[in-house]
Amino acid sequence: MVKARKYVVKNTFKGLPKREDYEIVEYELPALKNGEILVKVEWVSVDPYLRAYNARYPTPYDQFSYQVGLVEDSKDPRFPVGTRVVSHKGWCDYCIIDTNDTKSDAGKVYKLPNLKGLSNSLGVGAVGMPGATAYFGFLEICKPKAGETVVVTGAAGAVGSLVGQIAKIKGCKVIGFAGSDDKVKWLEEIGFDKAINYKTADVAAALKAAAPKGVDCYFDNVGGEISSTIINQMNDNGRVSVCGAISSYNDANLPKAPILQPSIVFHQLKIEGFLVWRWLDRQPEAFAELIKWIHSGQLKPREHITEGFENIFDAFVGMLNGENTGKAVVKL
Ligand SMILES: NC(=O)C1=CN([C@@H]2O[C@H](COP(=O)(O)OP(=O)(O)OC[C@H]3O[C@@H](n4cnc5c(N)ncnc54)[C@H](OP(=O)(O)O)[C@@H]3O)[C@@H](O)[C@H]2O)C=CC1
Ligand SMILES: CCCCCC(=O)/C=C/[C@@H]1[C@@H](C/C=C\CCCC(=O)O)[C@@H](O)C[C@H]1O
Repeated sequence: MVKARKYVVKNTFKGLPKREDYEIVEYELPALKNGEILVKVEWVSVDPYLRAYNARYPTPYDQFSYQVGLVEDSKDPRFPVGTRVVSHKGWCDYCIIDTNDTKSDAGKVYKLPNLKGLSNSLGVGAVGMPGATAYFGFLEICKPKAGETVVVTGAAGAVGSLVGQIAKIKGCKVIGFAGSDDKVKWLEEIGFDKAINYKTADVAAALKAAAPKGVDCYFDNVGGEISSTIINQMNDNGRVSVCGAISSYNDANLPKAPILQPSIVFHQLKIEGFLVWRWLDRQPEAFAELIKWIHSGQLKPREHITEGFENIFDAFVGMLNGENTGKAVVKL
């Protein structure tokens, strides 16, 4: 018998999640049935959607999330012992996965792509869901052209830092907004043409100075007032990819932001939201391209690593508070 631990969400969050909203439950895993695998979890992801989706689920529920793990026992010949897998089984140290389970909207368990020597943690980051989000959410919706000006918010995070670097690969001018001077410094080191600390800058004036000819593409990770300010500086036929709205995930009531309709109409903007699941069947294409770019040095994924099962909650809240530069992951 294998003893396992998992985080159970006990309460619907109010504001920033609190430790007492979670309980760590220890239990014994049952024997494997046909079509199941036993996985020792090695990397767990903490992501903004864990906060954004909380109100949709009746409590208690097991904290879902992406994870990378090693198959230690198997009753499915497609996943032999020693295989590394990516699943949405969440914050736990051991789990049993039904390999045919299609209940989760987040997709079925799959084999970790061949990362050709890169860290397996990238399976929940640059070569996982956030990587696919940056790749498809930017390229398919913004359809950037070389020479265009691209703005990214949440620019030093998992998705945003990849979007900015992909935009540079495509020959664009890239401006990123992030929440600290250290993040700004890093973004300029990895090739952003300009990075701006949105907590200390006059956002409208700083953007006007950085993009005097206006903005062609905006990848929106944060929503709220800063997004309205950016959209109000867009050029004719500009494209906005709405990825998320982390500035409001802890708010019970949505904050007000300046009106956008005049810019949308006069500049004939296209504004489109997406969920990365739209391109689930094309994930291998994104992963192959992202791995190639990382190996060639054109894409530099950064990770903010927390160690220890007991520290997953702190890593989650830390990410919501902006402590991460790059992808926030936990090593078990
Ligand atoms: N549509 C989709 O399919 C997907 C959407 N997403 C969305 O993408 C966005 C980025 O996710 P991800 O890259 O994983 O997370 P990040 O790695 O970017 O981490 C979250 C970051 O958000 C920033 N942040 C926190 N509060 C605020 C605020 N009030 N205003 C502005 N920024 C804030 C912090 O950076 P800082 O220091 O700069 O404030 C923090 O580091 C989220 O909105 C997420 O929900 C992610 C995956 C899929
Ligand atoms: C305004 C809120 C926007 C949230 C955007 C966001 O971050 C979306 C992320 C999803 C995420 C959803 C994952 C799981 C939901 C639970 C499914 C289940 O098993 O019941 C990710 O998997 C894909 C992104 O589109």
